Amino acid sequence: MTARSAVTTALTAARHAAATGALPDLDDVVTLLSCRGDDLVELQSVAAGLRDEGLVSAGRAGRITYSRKVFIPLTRLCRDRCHYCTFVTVPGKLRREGHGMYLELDQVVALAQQGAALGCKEALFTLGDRPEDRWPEAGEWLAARGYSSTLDYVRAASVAVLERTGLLPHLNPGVMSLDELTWLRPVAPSMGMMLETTARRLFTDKGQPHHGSPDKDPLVRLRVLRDAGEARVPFTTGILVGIGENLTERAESLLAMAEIHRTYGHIQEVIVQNFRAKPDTAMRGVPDAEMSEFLAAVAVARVVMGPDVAIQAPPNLVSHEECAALIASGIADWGGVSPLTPDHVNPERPWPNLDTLAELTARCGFTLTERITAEPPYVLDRGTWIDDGLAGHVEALADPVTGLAVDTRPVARNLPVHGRSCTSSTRVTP
Ligand SMILES: O=c1nc2n(C[C@H](O)[C@H](O)[C@H](O)CO)c3cc(O)ccc3cc-2c(=O)[nH]1
Ligand SMILES: C[C@H]1O[C@@H](n2cnc3c(N)ncnc32)[C@H](O)[C@@H]1O
Ligand code: MET
Ligand code: SF4
Repeated sequence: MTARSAVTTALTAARHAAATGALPDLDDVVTLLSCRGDDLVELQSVAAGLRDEGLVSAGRAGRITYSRKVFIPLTRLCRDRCHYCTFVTVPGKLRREGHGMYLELDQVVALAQQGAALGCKEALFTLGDRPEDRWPEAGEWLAARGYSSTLDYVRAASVAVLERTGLLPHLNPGVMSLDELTWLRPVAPSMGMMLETTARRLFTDKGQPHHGSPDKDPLVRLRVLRDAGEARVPFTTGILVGIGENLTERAESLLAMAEIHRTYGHIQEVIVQNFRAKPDTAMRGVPDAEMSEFLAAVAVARVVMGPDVAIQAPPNLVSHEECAALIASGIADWGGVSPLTPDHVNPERPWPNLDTLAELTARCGFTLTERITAEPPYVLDRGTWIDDGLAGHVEALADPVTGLAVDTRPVARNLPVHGRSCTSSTRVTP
């Protein structure tokens, strides 16, 4: 049981953070993460107030956003083996099911075209990390088509989607180097990678969920967050709540993202995602994060990140009632929602229908509003944040005043020649 005085001090620190932008210290953040009952209600009201203030100053008071997207699981092979993941698979299984090691370019374009017809504006590329390092079949598949690496193929697939459909790629391929981020920037207005957690023991210790997953070393992932800032890429990151991290580690993770964002200003969204146990995984017996603990994490993310960063929680991982509680805890965004494709990371959790989502958002006093893959501030300051070669694609889908999505269907559009291919100076062969 947290001492009353500690809670009072921490809530004062939260209000102080909300009023001045000062980061609360680690102890206070830990205490805030443990708030329950009336204390949690008070914390939520600080967080929601901060969100509302941010929306007012951004000129979109009362709007909660989402991105209408198609999910493109370019490959489900991966060199990592996270204990909570059902997305990952192996070559033999793909073969038995009649699937290739990767989606073919034509399959990618077909998905994006179907999405475009439904008004989707984002093509979310989520895939396993560098499968060619572990699976010869992956390297052979790429080589047979002239690609040197998975990221090389990601780039080609992004170009195909941009040029043949007009959808905007959001790249979520796992760990990337500074060179790779720089090389991919001309083909995607935004990218992302969950920090997951800064708890290194979950990576170093046998039996822990990130053991055997080199791309989940927090030191590597923190480096990626900084490199994305150096490369001026609007970047989505976040934490996975309930994978075995303790409250101190959760607090450290939130403070680490806030500190990096203070240096570079590139963190467009912080996803607070609740771990969901899946039947076929090593973590099948681990209980899902408890709701009040999850809500406290959402509210603290808001307090720590401040009024301007979109705090995002997916609407398909909780019930409709719990969605209302997420709004009360300070979220500003539901993330990507698809009228076409499932959430391949959480395939057992269907998306709410967009009308239902609009209705439950409205019941909380907010208007569900479509955005594009890059968050409005980055769209509006695109000279700084988005490659010039993407200006035509972005301007076709975003409102010049608000930076939000316009009500239209994407149309195919060529990239300038320099963006399509890669010059020898920017080409990297990982
Ligand atoms: O459907 C999903 N979308 C996920 N997204 C997509 C996200 O909802 C949107 O693509 C972004 O908000 C951009 O619009 C992620 C994006 C990232 O950059 C990093 C992690 C995720 C995680 C998920 C996920 O688990 N499921
Ligand atoms: C794409 C992102 O999805 C998240 N992710 C992966 N597996 C699960 C799960 N079982 N429950 C919730 N989120 C998960 C990770 O945070 C990953 O980075
Ligand atoms: C399906 S997981 C999402 C992308 C990447 N493999 C990561 O874990 O960061
Ligand atoms: S979560 Fe990402 S890195 Fe981990 S096994 Fe799944 S696909 Fe690979």
